[in-house]
Order: sequence, then C-alpha cells, then structure tokens
Amino acid sequence: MPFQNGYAIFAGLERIIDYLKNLKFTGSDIDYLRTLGYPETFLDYLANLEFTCTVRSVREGDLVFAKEPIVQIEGPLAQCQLIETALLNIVNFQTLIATKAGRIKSVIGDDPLLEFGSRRAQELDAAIWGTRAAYIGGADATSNVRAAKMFGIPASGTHAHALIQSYGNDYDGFKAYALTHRDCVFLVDTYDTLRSGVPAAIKIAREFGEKINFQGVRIDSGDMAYISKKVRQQLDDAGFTEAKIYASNDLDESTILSLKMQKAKIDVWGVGTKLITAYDQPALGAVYKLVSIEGDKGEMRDTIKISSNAEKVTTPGKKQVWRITRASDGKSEGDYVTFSDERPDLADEIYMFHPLYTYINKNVRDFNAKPLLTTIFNHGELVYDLPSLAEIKAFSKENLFELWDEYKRDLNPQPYPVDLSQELWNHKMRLISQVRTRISQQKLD
Ligand SMILES: Nc1ncnc2c1ncn2[C@@H]1O[C@H](COP(=O)(O)OP(=O)(O)OP(=O)(O)O)[C@@H](O)[C@H]1O
Ligand SMILES: O=P(O)(O)OC[C@H]1O[C@H](OP(=O)(O)OP(=O)(O)O)[C@H](O)[C@@H]1O
Ligand SMILES: O=C(O)c1cccnc1
Repeated sequence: MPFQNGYAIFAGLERIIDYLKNLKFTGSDIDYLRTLGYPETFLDYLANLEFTCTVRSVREGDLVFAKEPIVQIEGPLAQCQLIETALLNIVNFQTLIATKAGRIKSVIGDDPLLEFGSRRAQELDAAIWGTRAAYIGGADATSNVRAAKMFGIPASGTHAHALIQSYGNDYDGFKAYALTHRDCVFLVDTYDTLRSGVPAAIKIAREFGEKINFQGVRIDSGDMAYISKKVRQQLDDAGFTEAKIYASNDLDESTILSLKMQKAKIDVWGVGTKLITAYDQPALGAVYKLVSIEGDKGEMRDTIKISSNAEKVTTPGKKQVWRITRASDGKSEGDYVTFSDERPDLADEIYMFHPLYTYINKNVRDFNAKPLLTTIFNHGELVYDLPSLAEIKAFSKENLFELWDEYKRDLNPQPYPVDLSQELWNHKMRLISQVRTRISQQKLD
C-alpha cells in the first residue's frame, strides 16, 4: 500500500482507454523496429495489429487494496505483453497521486485543498494527469489552467512573488493586481507579512471596496501557526472577518495535521511538491501477472508464480473481486476474491478467512457483494461509458465513507481484509503443490 496507507484510490482508467483506443504502430515505428533487427513477419504482425482484448477494470475513484486484481486483460498473449508497460505506468502513477491526495484531504477535512504542483511535477505530462488524479483523490481545484480546461476542474490560484518584486513594494503590486482581477487573494510574505503585506492588502481592499472581491491573503513562509494567528487578528481588526487565509510552502499531510493541532488560522491549503511528486513514496508497485493461458486444444490452463515470500505467490485463474459490505449500513467487511464465475452475491452466508493465517476467519451474513471488475473493452470494442470527472470524485468520496475509520487513519491503519474464496484458495494450494512436484521430477541434465 502506498505511504503505508490503509487503502489506495484507483485512477488512470480514462487514460488507459485513450491509449488502447489509439494503439497502433505507424510506418515510422515499423521502420525503426526494422533497424533493431526484428523479422518481417513480426513487423507485419505489428503493422496490422488490431486490439482485440477484453479488458475489465475497477472504476476510477474506487478503493483498491494490495493482493487483488484491479485491471484484467484477456486476449492474445502478444497483445497483453505489448500493453503491459503502458498500463502499469498509467495505473501506478495516477493511483499513487490520487491516494496521496486522499491522505492529504483526510487531514484537511472540509477546507479547500488547492493543487499547486505543476512547477515540481516530473515533467508536463505528470503535471496534467497528476492534477486529474489529485482531483479524484481529494483536491478541490488546481492552479494548472491547462488541466482545468482539459478535465473541467475548477481553476484557482493567487499570484507570484515576482509580481510584488517587479513593483518593489506590496501596495503597488496588489494595486496592479486589483486593477486587472475581480477575485483577489494577495500574497503577503514577499517582504514582511505583518508589517507590510497584510496592511497593504487591507489598504487595497478598503480603497477598491466593491470593485474587487477581496477573498483573502496567502502566506508562503515562516512559522505558519504563529503568523496565521497574527494575520487573522489583523484582518478581523480591520473588519475583514470573512477574508480567508491561504497557506502554501512544502505542505503535506503531516505538516497540515501539525498546523491544525497548533490551531493555525488557515482556511485554504495550497499543496504542490509533496502531492504531485508523491514525495515520500515516488512509485507504486502494481504488477502484471499471467494467471491463465489457453492450451493447444482451446482449454484454459491456470498459471502461478511461486516465491519463497508467501506474499509474492500469485493467485491463479480468471477472477472477480467482490466488495463485501454490511447490508444494514453499507460499512466494509472486506474484499472477497473469487473465480470469475462464482456468485457470492447470491449466497446467504460467506466464509471469509485470511489467505495466509487461515485461523483468522469469519462467517458473514446479511451482506451486499458488489463486483469491482467491470467490462471496459469487449473483444477490442469499447463498451464502457466513462463517467464525468465530477461523478468519479463523488464516487471516491462515497467509497471512503463506507470504509471503517480504522482502515482510513493516516498512521498505522488496520490492514483491510482481502480474502480468497475457499474454491480459489484450494485451487491455489493445488497448483503450488503441482508445480513443486513438477519441479522436483524434472531432469535437466
Ligand atoms: N508552525 C509550524 N509547524 C510545523 N511546520 C511548519 C510550521 N510553520 C511552517 N512549517 C513548515 O516548515 C517548513 C519550513 O520550511 P522552510 O524553512 O523552507 O520555510 P521558510 O524558510 O519559512 O520559507 P522559504 O520556503 O521561503 O524559505 C515548511 O515545510 C512549512 O510548511
Ligand atoms: O511548496 P509547494 O507545496 O511546492 O507549493 C507550491 C509552491 O510553489 C510556489 O513557490 P515558488 O517558489 O515556485 O514561486 P513563487 O515565488 O511564485 O511563490 C508557491 O509559492 C509555493 O511555495
Ligand atoms: O498561489 C498560487 O496560485 C500558486 C502558487 C504556486 C504554485 N501554483 C499556484
């Protein structure tokens, strides 16, 4: 789980769809591959490639957990191999950023979270798609106007220190800004927040009156607990009790939590670097595993990857993931991974047990079982209607509501159960022992 969080927020499906819809090799791609020495038969295959796989995926904004399939590809092995890297790249990055945003939002609560990361993101593409993921996971708006335009995210921001420096003093800088903008948040820490920045902002707000919408001030340095309380006092004393205090400067969930505990008077949080770069965990480790392959006679043979690390032994077969919740209040019981044709949703009772420590178990009754893997492409044809980004964001919030607080806390959350059905667990054990026997009997010399 990223950041040792209790859950991850799945994001990236929209870009995966876009990638798969446009999957093809151009003439220049083929020419280049020829220089690498690939045979003409293979180059012909690529030139005529048509995507024919069936893709099932959890939906963006859904919560996902370790050890469960989140995107499933069924089709010719060569196509699965070709798309593996791109799909992992998209899912790993976007899910990571959505999850980081979820963590930050969880300590911020109802205050607005502004995504400010474009200058620090790992290049432009990451700024754009990272912003979208951050919005799904918890950001309320972004300063990246291109991402705002592309995805319909609210655009929001203040102004730079360079503006004030170019005028040489706060008052003239704010005045120039007020003459050209209706909504004004003044950045007050360029020279001296309490002696110059805030007094100049108040003076401009008074002089411009109704001509501007004085929304507040931003602080970007110093002891933000101490300064924000002083700034609040100055604004209140001047009668601007509704003006908000924005804060930015290397914030993340732990500094924000600390500032909240110090009762900092901050209303709006601008978070850049540590959100968009997933600063404390730069990569998520979602992987691609082969779980079943067609034999010569058309029959499917399930495959397994064994490891001395029990966590790394794959679960064979074509599967479905069911989210089990209590019927009475929708609260989470855990995820239940089954063969794709099992129907726990039709059962009165299911037996859920830890796949490694099987003595940890429970019988669950009066539950709802929701399948998480939805068909996106059917034999290459897109059959999924993409929800709007607002719907995805709302969906993510709803999902978080269903999760017990014990799985949601930022520090040392309880591990969320991801269990296998009895049939699937038996099958896995059988395959492990078959592979062991096969390996012990093979003669290699
Ligand atoms: N009261 C506070 N409690 C905990 N952390 C704080 C508090 N006030 C500020 N911080 C954090 O401490 C760090 C201070 O960083 P830094 O020393 O770079 O800032 P600065 O010197 O005030 O400003 P600048 O970035 O302009 O150099 C930031 O991550 C900031 O978010
Ligand atoms: O600290 P972050 O979480 O990354 O948030 C974004 C930062 O980016 C800006 O600083 P920058 O030094 O780029 O420019 P500025 O002088 O215009 O503020 C802004 O003032 C924030 O400090
Ligand atoms: O105040 C802003 O709008 C801002 C600051 C830094 C990065 N992005 C936006």
